[in-house]
Amino acid sequence: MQSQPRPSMKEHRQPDAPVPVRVCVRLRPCSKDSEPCVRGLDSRSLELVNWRNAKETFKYQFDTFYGDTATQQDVYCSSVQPILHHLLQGQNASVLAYGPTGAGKTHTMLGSPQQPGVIPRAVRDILHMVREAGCGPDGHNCSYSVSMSYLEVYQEKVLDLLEPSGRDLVLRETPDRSIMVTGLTEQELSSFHDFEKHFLLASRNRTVASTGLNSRSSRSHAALVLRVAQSRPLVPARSAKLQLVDLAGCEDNRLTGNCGLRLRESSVINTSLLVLGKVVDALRLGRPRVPYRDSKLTRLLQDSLGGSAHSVVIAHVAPEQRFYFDTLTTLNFATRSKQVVNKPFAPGALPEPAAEKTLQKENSDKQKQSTSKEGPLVAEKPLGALLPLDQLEPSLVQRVLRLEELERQQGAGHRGLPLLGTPKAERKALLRCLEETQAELEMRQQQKELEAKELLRAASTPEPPQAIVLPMRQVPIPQKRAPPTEDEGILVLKRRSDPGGTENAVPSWELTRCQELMVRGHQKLLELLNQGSTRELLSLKRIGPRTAELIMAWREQHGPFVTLQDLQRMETMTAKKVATLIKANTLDCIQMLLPPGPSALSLFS
Ligand SMILES: Nc1ncnc2c1ncn2[C@@H]1O[C@H](COP(=O)(O)OP(=O)(O)OP(=O)(O)O)[C@@H](O)[C@H]1O
Repeated sequence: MQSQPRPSMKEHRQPDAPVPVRVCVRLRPCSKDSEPCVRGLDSRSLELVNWRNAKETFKYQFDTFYGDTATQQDVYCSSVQPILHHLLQGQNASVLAYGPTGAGKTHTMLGSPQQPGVIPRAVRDILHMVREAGCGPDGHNCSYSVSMSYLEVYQEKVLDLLEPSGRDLVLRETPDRSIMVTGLTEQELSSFHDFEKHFLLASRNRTVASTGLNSRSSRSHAALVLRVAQSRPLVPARSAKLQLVDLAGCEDNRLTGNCGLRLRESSVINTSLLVLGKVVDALRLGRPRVPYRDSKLTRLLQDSLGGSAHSVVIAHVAPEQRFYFDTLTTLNFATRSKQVVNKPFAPGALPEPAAEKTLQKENSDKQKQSTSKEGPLVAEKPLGALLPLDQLEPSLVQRVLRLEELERQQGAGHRGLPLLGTPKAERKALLRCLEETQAELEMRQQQKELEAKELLRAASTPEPPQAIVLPMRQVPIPQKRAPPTEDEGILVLKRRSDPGGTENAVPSWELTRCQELMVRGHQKLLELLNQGSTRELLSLKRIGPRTAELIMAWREQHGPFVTLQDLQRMETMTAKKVATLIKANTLDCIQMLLPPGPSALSLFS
């Protein structure tokens, strides 16, 4: 492995001062058969073509932008190496590789023997720093030790990769609010050779598989944890950890072609990344509740985002047009992450080890030389033909048009740059729309699965006739019994009145409409929307955490909704959405009004 220059990037901050998460973006080289839709502008900015207007681009700026010619060393030296010295001061640090599948996360984190990535470089540097610091000339008699753990979060289970047992390990918060994994194996490292030995074996245990977009796609989020423990006479021992996280990539399964287990893995991955986005939003908007506990991944990353670590997010983008939507989502996630602020602290300050200073200076000189030799990190490349809608993948066009429609309904459709060129409020609304579209797609998928299960169950277990209340669209309407004027109402199965019937006669049944029930169902729904707690709102269909929050805020500001249609007055609620919400919940609300069990029958018989 090449020797690593160490740039003088150490932040001049007060100890324990808040530190924003550092966000970098890395662009993977474009495959030969495709035109890029994104390009770098300088060492901090890039632009992405605007799907609505071929003459415009969206511009983004980050702490660093690495173009497709940037080397592994560039990425490591300017983004990761500068945070390592905090470990010797007892503070935590984290590096998160984020991005869609196939965009180069594993390449950055792990690399190859020819192009080693962040992980081997960081291990080598830490071992070196620790060795130098232990016998430094500063007079402090301080000894350090380094250990490693390696885990993956697969299908919402935290699994030990060093000693795999298949057991789901428990995540716990320590009194200093750090997250620890109980029962996770730790291996002491005294040399780089030790690391290679353990890591290579453990890497074989990580779940990877071939998908339509990556022949070695990570099916789990993997975290290498390096713990630096220090002990000095008469001072309590303390330790700090470096988390190096290779996140699994979000996947568009229309592109991956996943099915079966791969599809299930993918859905769990996408859900955990959705929660990650929500955590970032909650932190940057200063919300009182941050949903760390909604997924194992976010619980594990609690230190790294909004916690006590010095964190770096390296967002990865793939330049090909078929990844356009993923690129847009990734860049928006990266933009939001820039607003997250961490509060690193160490129990008591340690003087800075002299060795670390020496290393910094040494590497700063080397870096200057290397930068001047290698030139800028961004390659000048022409953008490919911009994206006329008819050349985009149909599902993408659909999503894009839907977004445009939502935007138009909010009165922002005439503006050129929906995300960056618009005022903050509109931008927020658009991001919300994007998110809700994604959430809605997920919900639709879940609903389909539930419906399929329910059909299967119904087919296999014939049930005695009971009172059945079904939403109108699910029941074929017998023409004779449903007069055309009564096109609103709930269909109920009702025992036919039989005045002369005997006790043993088989009862006959008929389907009739009941408008009164529908009205009562709507009233119940309105009551829940006006008086329900967040939990009750979330129990309604088509209401996710964001909508529940909006409803609560609306009630507080404007008072109760007078009719269900008033929901349309909320931002992001369209007439269609409201209609779907009402349709999805009416039946449940009616059922809430009925006495439980077979006694419900008496209402109709
Ligand atoms: N900067 C780069 N330079 C050269 N090759 C790259 C670069 N980034 C990625 N690649 C190549 O692209 C392919 C996909 O990269 P990689 O496996 O790292 O993606 P990933 O984001 O980790 O995907 P997944 O989420 O599916 O695991 C690999 O063959 C990798 O070597």
